[in-house]
Amino acid sequence: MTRKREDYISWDEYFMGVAILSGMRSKDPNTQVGCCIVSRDNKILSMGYNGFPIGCSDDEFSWSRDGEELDNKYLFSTHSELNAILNYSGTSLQGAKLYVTLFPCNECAKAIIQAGISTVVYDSDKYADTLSVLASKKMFDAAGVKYIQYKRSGRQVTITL
Ligand SMILES: Nc1ccn([C@H]2C[C@H](O)[C@@H](COP(=O)(O)O)O2)c(=O)n1
Ligand SMILES: [Zn+2]
Repeated sequence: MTRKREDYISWDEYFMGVAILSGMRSKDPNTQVGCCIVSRDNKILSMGYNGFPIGCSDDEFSWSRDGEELDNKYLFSTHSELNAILNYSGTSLQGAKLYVTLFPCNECAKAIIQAGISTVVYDSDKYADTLSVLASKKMFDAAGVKYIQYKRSGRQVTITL
């Protein structure tokens, strides 16, 4: 009997891998974030990455981190998590799991909670000390949203495109 292969990627590797790949679409020169939302039975429901809204050209709006507020990216960039929630065309994200490459900000945390997403699996937490992330954790704790840091397996995946 021919047995199944055993070195297939795990669900967590698969969904975080899809989130990482989605982030590669981002035009942000400093931080590329990707997100993948998954149903309770491991079906991919939606994906997103950080970028400007439709109609706001990546070549006309600035990707700067500094300068006047109307001349940098922060008031304009839509975060990967919000894009993934907005990209979802089905009826409900209740009980879904959200994989994201960077811990959600407070604005995305509100959207995650209101969408009924029950679990967040995140990779980097590089802004852990910011008020925004502290507020996200406070809201997730209050709302019962679980947040779990992705445990990197160290597996290298090569894709030739
Ligand atoms: N959870 C997050 C956090 C941030 N983003 C986006 C927003 C910006 O485009 C970029 C952060 O820029 P930085 O301040 O690191 O230069 O990442 C997101 O999509 N999701
Ligand atoms: Zn956000």
